[in-house]
Amino acid sequence: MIKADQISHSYDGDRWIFRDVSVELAPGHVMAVLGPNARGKTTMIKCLAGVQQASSGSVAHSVHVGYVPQSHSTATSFAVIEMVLMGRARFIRAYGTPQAADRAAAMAAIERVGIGHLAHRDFRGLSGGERQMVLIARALATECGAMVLDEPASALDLKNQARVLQVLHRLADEGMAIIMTTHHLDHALRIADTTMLIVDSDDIRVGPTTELLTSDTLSALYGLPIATGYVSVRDTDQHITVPDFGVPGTGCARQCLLPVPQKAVA
Ligand SMILES: Nc1ncnc2c1ncn2[C@@H]1O[C@H](COP(=O)(O)OP(=O)(O)OP(=O)(O)O)[C@@H](O)[C@H]1O
Repeated sequence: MIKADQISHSYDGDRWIFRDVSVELAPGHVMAVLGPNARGKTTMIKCLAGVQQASSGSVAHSVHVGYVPQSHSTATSFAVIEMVLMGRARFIRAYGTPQAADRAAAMAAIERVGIGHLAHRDFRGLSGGERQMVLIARALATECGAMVLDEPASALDLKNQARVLQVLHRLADEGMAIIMTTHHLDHALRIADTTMLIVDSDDIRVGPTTELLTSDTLSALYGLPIATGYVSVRDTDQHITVPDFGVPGTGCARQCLLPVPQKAVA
């Protein structure tokens, strides 16, 4: 659905953000793009989404790709339905107005992410989690077959992180290819079968998430000890990462900061 062939990018012709990256994403697959701040995650996904042209190499799409930017604020007052209708722009001719079919498609996208009750609310009055759902609905209204999202669950509380991950998981189940950047290693472990790790411009690693996110790799990449292991949540083994922030913690946390056993299932 998305195929990048030997893409490289530099903003100033001098310093490479990444070089010679080839990657392919099939229907129903989710790829997380990880790396420390300013390593080029946003640049990478913009190039993969076709929002930005890479300096060299090529990106091909076999479906329309919806792009969901990192955060969105609007000074003007827009109802949710109007925000989502913006996703229909590619179906509306210049100087045209949305038709009944566009409104129906926008409403269907809104329902698909479970925010039908918000359709006529002012976007500016929504919570962070609700806004994120609106932006995903706007991308869906473009009738995309693949979606690229920049930190879709940043600045959200745990419940809203879960909502976003569940919606993305469901879309992938329905056959959508998804690429998302995140700083949450555990989100990658929950949802992404593939991960792209941006170590530096000449070291971009792509592989199965559980194989790539090892303690050694993550500790070296982020520059602090990070243990990986399993815990049991609701009788399911969940692969987790635990960074050692270098502070003693409180109470029993001192012991919990020891490396997580390889398999600590209750
Ligand atoms: N339009 C631009 N012009 C020049 N430099 C840019 C531009 N956009 C990004 N950069 C630079 O490219 C590098 C990578 O930025 P990018 O936003 O892709 O990183 P990131 O990994 O997404 O960062 P973060 O995790 O902080 O969001 C940074 O050094 C940034 O300053």
